[in-house]
Amino acid sequence: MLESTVAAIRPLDEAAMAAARELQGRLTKPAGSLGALEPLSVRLAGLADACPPPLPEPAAVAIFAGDHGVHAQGVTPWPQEVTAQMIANFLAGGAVVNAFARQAGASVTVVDVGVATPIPGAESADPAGPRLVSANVRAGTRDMTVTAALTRDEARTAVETGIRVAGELIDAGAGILLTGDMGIGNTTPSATLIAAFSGVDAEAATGRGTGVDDETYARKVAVVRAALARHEPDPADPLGVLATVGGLEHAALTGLILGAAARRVPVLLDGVIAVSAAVAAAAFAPDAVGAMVAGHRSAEPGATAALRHLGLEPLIDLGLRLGEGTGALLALPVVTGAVRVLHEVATFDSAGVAEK
Ligand SMILES: Cc1cc2ncn([C@H]3O[C@H](COP(=O)(O)O)[C@@H](O)[C@H]3O)c2cc1C
Ligand SMILES: O=C(O)c1cccnc1
Repeated sequence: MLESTVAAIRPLDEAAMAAARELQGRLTKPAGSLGALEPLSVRLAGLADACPPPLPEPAAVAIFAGDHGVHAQGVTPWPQEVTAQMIANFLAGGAVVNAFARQAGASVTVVDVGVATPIPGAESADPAGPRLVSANVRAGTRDMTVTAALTRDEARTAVETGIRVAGELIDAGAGILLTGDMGIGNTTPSATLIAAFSGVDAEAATGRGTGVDDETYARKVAVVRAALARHEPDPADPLGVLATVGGLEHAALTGLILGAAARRVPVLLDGVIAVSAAVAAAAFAPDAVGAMVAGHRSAEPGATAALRHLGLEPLIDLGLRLGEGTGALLALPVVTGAVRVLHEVATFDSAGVAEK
């Protein structure tokens, strides 16, 4: 499934992009006045092979959750159980991602790809609310400073889970997928993946996550450095990189992105966990970048390094460092607005407005 998905990913359609550029030039506004929305609309036309492209509706957030063996190295102040407890919170509708999803009119699907502790009250979730998909590959990764986080088979299973979830959401009608994550400790593998794929130094890729102190930050950088030194991940072997220094949610997010790209549906990226999966997806299929929209610039420095590596500019920059899909949800109206312009704005000709 991974190989056929990668093989299905094609470049953006030049004719649709040319049509969108030409249409942008005829709309009743000075050329270029919508800034970054104009090239975004052109790219989405290229992805849809159509001008105008469909409105990116309805929106579906997929939150992939997993735990991390590297938690044992003291890279985060939070107990591992918070991953499972926050899933219960997502299912009850009480997290920030739920508030933003309600505001944006997006559905929320939570996918357990590797949570290590029981999810409290998972069985009593509201059937009309956020959905839980149980696809647990193993109870958290192994500690990457000691051994490979995952076997290649486990990493593949998680990637293919992400591909499957993308397909199910698109089959159910989603016009855009949004990435979400939950996994205490997951900014550490995110930094390691970004360093491995982009070549930036461990320190440049590593941030303070949930707000670690100076001592924990220094330990975190050392952990990233140690994992890179132990495994020497080869960016030409993306499955190997995900297996040795990644996480189950990172692998599944990589699959979600590849699955969306193969179906030519845009995928709106959240923060540092999402963009670390995006660099992995680009290593599998460089043309997958055409389907990616960078929702926001996370405060994590690794996110900026990853976006530079991908050649993507984020839509908003609010200093967020939460994850869950929150930054992607806040950016969603910008994406919809970029496409809506191509559908609804009059041309100089049709509106009888004089050109310069
Ligand atoms: C209550 C709470 C809610 C969260 N929602 C997202 N994260 C975010 O923080 C975690 C990553 O940060 P680190 O690598 O420093 O542990 C992830 O679970 C991420 O989604 C949360 C973290 C906490 C504590
Ligand atoms: O950028 C993110 O998504 C992020 C940053 C810090 C902690 N959790 C998530």
